[in-house]
Amino acid sequence: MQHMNNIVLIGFMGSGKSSVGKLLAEQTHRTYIDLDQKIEEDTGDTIPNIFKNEGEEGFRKRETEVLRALSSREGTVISTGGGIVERKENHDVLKEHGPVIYLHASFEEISARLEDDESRPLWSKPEVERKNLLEKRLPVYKECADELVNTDHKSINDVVNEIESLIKS
Ligand SMILES: Nc1ncnc2c1ncn2[C@@H]1O[C@H](COP(=O)(O)OP(=O)(O)OP(=O)(O)O)[C@@H](O)[C@H]1O
Ligand SMILES: O=C(O)C1=C[C@@H](O)[C@@H](O)[C@H](O)C1
Ligand SMILES: [Mg+2]
Repeated sequence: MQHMNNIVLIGFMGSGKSSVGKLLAEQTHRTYIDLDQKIEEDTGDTIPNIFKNEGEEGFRKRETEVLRALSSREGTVISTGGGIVERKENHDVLKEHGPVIYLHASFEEISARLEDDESRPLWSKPEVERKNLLEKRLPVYKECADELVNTDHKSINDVVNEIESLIKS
């Protein structure tokens, strides 16, 4: 059964899942959970180091475990990592946690937001690989989502308000 008082945010790196999630949780009196943050807390290490030491596969395994472990949580906003849709087995788990909102952003907008970012191993790849990754994931985000919110040219506050309207309707 879907937990309707959770809200799950998915989307590419830099789409705003963490920034929007934090504010949305505050404004709607929910508990904020960030899967990337949870993985870093559990391992006591940074995401770039986890990628270095365990490879992307090791990180994905941890990500799935952390996602599954949330199954009893209620009244939360769950901000996922950008690659949560990479494993098909996560798709049903996402939907079980609550309504899934896909935060969309264009490659240009993401590039502006993540200029000089070094905390995301997959964003450090050459531009063509980053573009291909976004193109590859786009249909998968859409497939996994109940709602899509385009965040281009919108402030974090605008996006939060749009999600609030969607969950009320
Ligand atoms: N709507 C927005 N307008 C302007 N800047 C934004 C917006 N959303 C996010 N940002 C900025 O983009 C950067 C990345 O945002 P954030 O960390 O929330 O992305 P994310 O989706 O959680 O990424 P990841 O998948 O890597 O966790 C931050 O500096 C944030 O302030
Ligand atoms: O898009 C991705 O694959 C990632 C996004 C981040 O949130 C982190 O989960 C990590 O850097 C991988
Ligand atoms: Mg984040």
